[in-house]
Amino acid sequence: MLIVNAWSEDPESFRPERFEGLEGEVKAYNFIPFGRGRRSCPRAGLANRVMGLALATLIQSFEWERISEAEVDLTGGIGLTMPKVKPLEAMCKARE
Ligand code: HEM
Repeated sequence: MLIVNAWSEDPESFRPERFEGLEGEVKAYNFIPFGRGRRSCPRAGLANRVMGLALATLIQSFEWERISEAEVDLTGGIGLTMPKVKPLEAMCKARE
C-alpha cells in the first residue's frame, strides 16, 4: 500500500499558481482529490461536472449572506468527508 503525504505542500493555502508550469505526469500527480492509478475514483468526471453545476445553480438561484460580519471559520474537523469544525450557517434569499 502506498500512502501519500498530502500535507507536505502547504495544502491549506489557496495558491493556484502552485500548478503553473507543471506538465504531463508531474501535473497529473500534483492534484489528487480523486486519487491516482488503478483504484482512483471512477466517477471523477461526473463529480467535477456535478460540483460545478450545483455551485453555479446555488449562486444563480439565491442571494447569499453571512449570518454576521465575522469571517467564516474554515477550520477543518476530523472525519472522512472533511467536515468543518463549525458547520457553515448562511442566509439565502431566492433571486427574482
Ligand atoms: C467530490 C466528489 C468525489 C471525490 C472527492 C471522490 C474521491 C475519491 C477518492 C479519493 C477515492 C479513492 C481513490 C484511491 O483509493 O486512490 C474514490 C474512490 C471511489 N469513488 Fe469517488 N469521489 C467522489 C465522487 C464519486 C462519485 C460521484 C462516485 C459514483 C457515482 C464515486 C465512486 C467511487 C468508487 C466506486 C470508488 C472506488 C474505486 C475503487 O476502489 O476501485 N466517487 N473516490
